[in-house]
Amino acid sequence: MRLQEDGHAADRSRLTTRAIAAQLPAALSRAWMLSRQADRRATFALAGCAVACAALTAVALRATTDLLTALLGTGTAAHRMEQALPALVLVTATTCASYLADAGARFCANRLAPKVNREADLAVISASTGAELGAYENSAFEDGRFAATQGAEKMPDLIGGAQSLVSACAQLLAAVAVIATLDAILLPLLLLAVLPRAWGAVRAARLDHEAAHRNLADTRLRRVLAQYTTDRGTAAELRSATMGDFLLEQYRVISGRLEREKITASRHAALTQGAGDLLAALAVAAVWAGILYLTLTGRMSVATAATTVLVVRTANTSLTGSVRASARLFATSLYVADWARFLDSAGAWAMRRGNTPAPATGPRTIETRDLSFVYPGKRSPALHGVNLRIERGQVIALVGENGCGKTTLARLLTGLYLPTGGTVTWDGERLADLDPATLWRTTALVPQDYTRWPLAARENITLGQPRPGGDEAVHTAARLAGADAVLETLPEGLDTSLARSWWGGHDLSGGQWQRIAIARAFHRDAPVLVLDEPTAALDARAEHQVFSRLRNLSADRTALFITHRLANARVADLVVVLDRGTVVETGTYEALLRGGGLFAELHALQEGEN
Ligand SMILES: Nc1ncnc2c1ncn2[C@@H]1O[C@H](COP(=O)(O)OP(=O)(O)OP(=O)(O)O)[C@@H](O)[C@H]1O
Repeated sequence: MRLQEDGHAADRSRLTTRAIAAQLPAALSRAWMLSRQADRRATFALAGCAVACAALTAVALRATTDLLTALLGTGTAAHRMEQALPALVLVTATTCASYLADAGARFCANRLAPKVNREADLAVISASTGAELGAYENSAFEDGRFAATQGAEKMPDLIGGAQSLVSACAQLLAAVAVIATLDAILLPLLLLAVLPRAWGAVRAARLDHEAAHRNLADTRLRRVLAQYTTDRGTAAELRSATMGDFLLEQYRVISGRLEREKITASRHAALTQGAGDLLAALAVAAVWAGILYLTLTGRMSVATAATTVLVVRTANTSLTGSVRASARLFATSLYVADWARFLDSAGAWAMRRGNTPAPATGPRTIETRDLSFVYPGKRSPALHGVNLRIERGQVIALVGENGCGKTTLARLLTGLYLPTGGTVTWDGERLADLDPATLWRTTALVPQDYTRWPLAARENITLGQPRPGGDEAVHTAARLAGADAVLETLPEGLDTSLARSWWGGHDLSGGQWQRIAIARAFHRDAPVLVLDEPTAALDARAEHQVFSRLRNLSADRTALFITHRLANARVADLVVVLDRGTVVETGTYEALLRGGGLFAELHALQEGEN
């Protein structure tokens, strides 16, 4: 299987290095703000230590050249020692102080790294949870989120990189200042020696990052495949279906593809970097030739030449250090830019709805007008031309064949998706205008694929939102859902952990889990109740119990359920039959049976009447 590559990869490969570099300050300043947010004191201490270390190193370098000049100067040995002594003391003091400042900077960076990582991760998580549900149907959003998570992981490197860069740049400035005082002609030569290396390193970092982007979809797929292959939930199916070899082969195929891409990218990067380094070596040779020329032509004394050789070596080392640190920072900040880009693009997906509070007691009427919905990336609508009116106190059954749009409609009626055409209103207010938090507080939803939270039984029912009645309310909800019998079997009652893959975790059967999921909805005690195939895994007695309780509970609420067992629709006041994305029949159970339409046909098939 081959997935489409990240939609941004092509866009990015068209960007020039300059254009990318222009984006970096924004990414870096965002990272700086994040560091301050994570730990203000450590951030300022780190900046202070880095600057102090750099300044001290620069002073030490300057003092070293003074020391050399004094030692290689004229006069007796004692005189030269005397001349050199102040510089020697300064070199010793500043070197010791710079080591201390460096240790302080490293300590602050280590302290900051996990916190910055945490803040960067939280930014991605909150951008994701604040996005419209529809964003998850968009692969650009999903790939962007994956890239952003990688960027968040690199964030601590950015801090270390920035620290190295500050230190290398200060050394460089000092070396440049010293060289300028010795002979200004060496300066452009020295810069020439480093520019090709800088070009090579930056270009190599870009090639590497481009390859990572091209392979984002495959990297994600490989991770998911590994998870599916080793997950407890898939373990039984994997064995009984003897899928292990097939999945391992898939893993190998994807890994092979990724490795080939990586090797190609590394080869290109190594060649580019090698070319840069070669040009740099030639330019360094030109510098040495320059010194030789100046000495031979008598423009530079031998003593100055010796000092120059030492300073040029130092300058070259610090220049190379600056270039390497910049290239590393550049490479890291490309990933951090992915992180920043996701946060920006997630803004487009962020929920931007009105702030009118939804009625706390639930809507008196839910109405749809010419409602349609198209999933992102799809051409044909999942729903179209749906006109419905649901009154409080009614129980509604949504029925129809697979893929006809029942789940999509339930999500639109509760504002989880916003329509792409037409409207859904609660008491005349468009759901897009209602405050989503208040809207969902009045809704209890049991989705088709409910989550088996790795939490205690109590939290699996309260979902972390206990009611004033405390455990009593939990037991009442469990009784209504038929989950009281499940709770009785748990060794530590409500305290029993249902995190089945952890020590002490307790497992439940599919039907038992479903009862817990229904208990959640009853515990929420919300005025709008939506159950998507709530009894698919329940035995006949439990199913009967759930539907009769649903009927009793619905007096002052709106209850909507989706079912494939059409006999269950008998409890509903209104049965809505969907076919290929639109409503084809509505009416009571008996009226629809008499009508002889799709409902009657499906019912007859199910009851074995044909
Ligand atoms: N996330 C999605 N992205 C794209 N298309 C989707 C998505 N979810 C559903 N669809 C499509 O929308 C249509 C309606 O799907 P929906 O899940 O609402 O049907 P359903 O009636 O609930 O089906 P079932 O009875 O099988 O649960 C189907 O054609 C389906 O393929």
